[in-house]
Amino acid sequence: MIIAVDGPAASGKGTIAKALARHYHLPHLDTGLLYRAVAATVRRMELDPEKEADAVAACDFDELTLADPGLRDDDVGQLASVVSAHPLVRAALLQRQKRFAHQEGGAVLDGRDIGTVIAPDALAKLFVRATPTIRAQRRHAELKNRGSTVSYDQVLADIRARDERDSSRSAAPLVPAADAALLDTSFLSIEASIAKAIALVEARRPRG
Ligand SMILES: Nc1ncnc2c1ncn2[C@@H]1O[C@H](COP(=O)(O)OP(=O)(O)OP(=O)(O)O)[C@@H](O)[C@H]1O
Ligand SMILES: Nc1ccn([C@@H]2O[C@H](COP(=O)(O)O)[C@@H](O)[C@H]2O)c(=O)n1
Repeated sequence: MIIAVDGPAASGKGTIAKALARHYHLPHLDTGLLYRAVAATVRRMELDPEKEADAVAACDFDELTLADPGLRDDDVGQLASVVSAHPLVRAALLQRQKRFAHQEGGAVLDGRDIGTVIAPDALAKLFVRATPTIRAQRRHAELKNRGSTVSYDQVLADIRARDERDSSRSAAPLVPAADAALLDTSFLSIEASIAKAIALVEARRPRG
């Protein structure tokens, strides 16, 4: 069974995807981390994120980069949304994600284009949403816990900028797949969001 979980930054899709993976005993891939690794590599190599050829060169990143906790930083997320808009960057990361999704037994993937591009054949597709202010509150609290001094206003501005860039790009923009189930987590606890996500997946599973 393939489960696709898409949605904007800090909507809670990663939390839900991990919980679904645990519940159904499936492997999980956070595809945002791949774009974050490209972004971090662009920065480390002092390349220009706006230049497609520079960003493509960084797609051949060292696998150890994926384990770097610094990838979660807000500025890396912003840079990831710049490099991810290049069609050739998306093409460079496509097969790796498709292979993961279509491995024997299935998988759970979260990102922006899982239900539309990576696994349009997924059995269950969830599009996770929450208001920008609630997402900013959650992300701000998370960053503060990790010792960051970034302000709430900065986090909200970054989330709005990332939403705009991710939704308006021509290559694989952030849009719900036509057959995705919408899950708004704005006023749901983490536990309630996960319970709702499991119910939505169950509704897509063949009976018997
Ligand atoms: N329903 C919820 N209620 C309160 N906090 C939540 C909820 N869902 C997730 N969170 C918290 O919000 C933050 C963002 O969640 P998460 O990392 O799952 O979002 P995401 O959509 O995967 O983000 P990103 O796109 O940046 O990877 C985390 O600190 C998480 O613990
Ligand atoms: N399938 C995906 C996943 C991510 N992106 C881009 O990467 C940025 C960081 O992603 P997070 O999920 O870690 O927040 C995101 O803003 C997107 O620009 C993508 O394009 N496709």
